[in-house]
Amino acid sequence: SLSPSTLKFSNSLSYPACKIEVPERLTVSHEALIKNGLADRCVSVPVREATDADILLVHSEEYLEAVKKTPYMTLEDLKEFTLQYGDVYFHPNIYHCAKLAAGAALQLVDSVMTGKVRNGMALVRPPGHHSMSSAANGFCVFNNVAIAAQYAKQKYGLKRVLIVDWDVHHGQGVQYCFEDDPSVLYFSWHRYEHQKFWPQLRESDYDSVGKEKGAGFNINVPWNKVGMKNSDYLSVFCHVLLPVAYEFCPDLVLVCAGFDSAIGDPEGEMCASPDIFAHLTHLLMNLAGGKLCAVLEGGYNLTSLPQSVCQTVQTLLGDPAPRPANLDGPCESALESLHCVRSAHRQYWSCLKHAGIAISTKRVKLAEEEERLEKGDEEKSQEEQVWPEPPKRVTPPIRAALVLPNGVACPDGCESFGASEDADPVIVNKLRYVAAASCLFVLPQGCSDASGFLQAVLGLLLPLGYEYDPSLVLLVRMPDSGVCDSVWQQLTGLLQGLAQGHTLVLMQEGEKERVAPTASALLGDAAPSLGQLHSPLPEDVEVLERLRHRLQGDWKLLQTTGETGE
Ligand SMILES: CC(O)(O)NCCCCN
Ligand SMILES: [Zn+2]
Repeated sequence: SLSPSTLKFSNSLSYPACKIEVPERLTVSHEALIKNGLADRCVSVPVREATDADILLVHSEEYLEAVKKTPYMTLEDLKEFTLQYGDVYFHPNIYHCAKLAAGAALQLVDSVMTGKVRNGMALVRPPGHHSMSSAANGFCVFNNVAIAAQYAKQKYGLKRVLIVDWDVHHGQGVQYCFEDDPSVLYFSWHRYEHQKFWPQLRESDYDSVGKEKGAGFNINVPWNKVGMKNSDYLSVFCHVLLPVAYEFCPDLVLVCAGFDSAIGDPEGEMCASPDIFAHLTHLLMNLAGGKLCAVLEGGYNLTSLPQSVCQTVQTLLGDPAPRPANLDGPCESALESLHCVRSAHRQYWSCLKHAGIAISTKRVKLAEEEERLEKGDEEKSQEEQVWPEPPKRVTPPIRAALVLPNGVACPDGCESFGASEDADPVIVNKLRYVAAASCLFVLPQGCSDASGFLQAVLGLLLPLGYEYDPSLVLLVRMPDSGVCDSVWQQLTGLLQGLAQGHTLVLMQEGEKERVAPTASALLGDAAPSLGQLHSPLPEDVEVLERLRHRLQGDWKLLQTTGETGE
């Protein structure tokens, strides 16, 4: 894009320019990727302009024709043109930039769908998720991710695409585009404050679930307070997004990767630390066989934005996530939203069908009470936020070490150590040491089939594990566990988000055909998809819900509703 110095507008008229959606967003992010040694571990995908056909997958002809004229408009015409839309700034070069942003997203989709890369991120400006069929909005001109979803379905015949929008604003443009489309599941959380926050839309609330055939395929999680933290984000992933995403079983995951949901952002005013994006990314990487395309949306703090981008890219590269920072359980307001969303969607998703219904009046009083209390620290949150630099994440030289009995082949990519003494004493010692500092998770009984098992993993084991924050995950596989390979690999993959990926798997003799699938999960290969999941067995749900109610007093991340309980 043109920098101000080359912009020769007649200075008689001051042309309004956006203060926060600035070029530096991309330069500081790219520089951080280089500085952290991440850029040279990535392949850079060439950019292209989106064609008219690409853009018309989402936008109307009249809108495209109108935008096409902007490079030739006078300053006055540009101002006039801009006034018809909300919160968007047109510049003679923005049409070109908007085609590159959309084109970059499509190039990324091609690279992932053709297997050239496993996953990737498109660092683009202008963003896209607010733009609508015939309107620009919220700094967005073309809806990059919506175009990418339509493009992927059309070109690769995909049946189901998941769009995860972790930007702090509601991507209403994406919602409108796929509202009645069951092949695209749109999930968005966003600052809402009971419709007081921009874009102040009634349809951004949790009861907008989609329309007609698309009912259930639009999930809105409104944040009715600022200051949301890592716990709030993780509990929504564990108790809403992930169970539904696994049931939906997408062929491709697109992320509207806005980082204005991170601490320090002037728009979001949230308190989640940049390393939370390592966990959000990790938790999505076992869907769709690992095919994940993240496309930049918002993110306006030039310190937390690059940190969040690096956390995301480093996880896409397969590096272990950092230990989750101070998870103290979701706040009351987040629990309220969580409960409302799960109730609104219980009729559409079998993983939620047991979700409670009535919200007791007591809790509403509680919320008012909390409102009064929090008035104080809301003022505080206006002050300059400070947060620690995300911890350095080492890239392990050996990703997976296997101690195998003689005669069992070691899958390639792993380091193998015979049970005999010839193993490198340092490594074996390390393994022995690591096995000492362990915590043992034994899955609750009664998880006989994949959907019940996954319900246990996503709704119980993961939140518990995150809150417990172990230094090691010890996975013990019993020969008669009845757990099939793909579920085993999903479990092994997901749990590597804990303990900086320090995972020790113990298997019994005679399980040697389990070595290869286990090794591939430990090496970070995406687990095979489980297929669309049917309803979990009632007895499984019964066991799991009883367990949750017993444990949630001590383990806050297990809560799916406020004090009153479901
Ligand atoms: C991409 C985005 O969601 O960050 N745009 C935010 C626009 C805010 C206008 N007040
Ligand atoms: Zn945003």
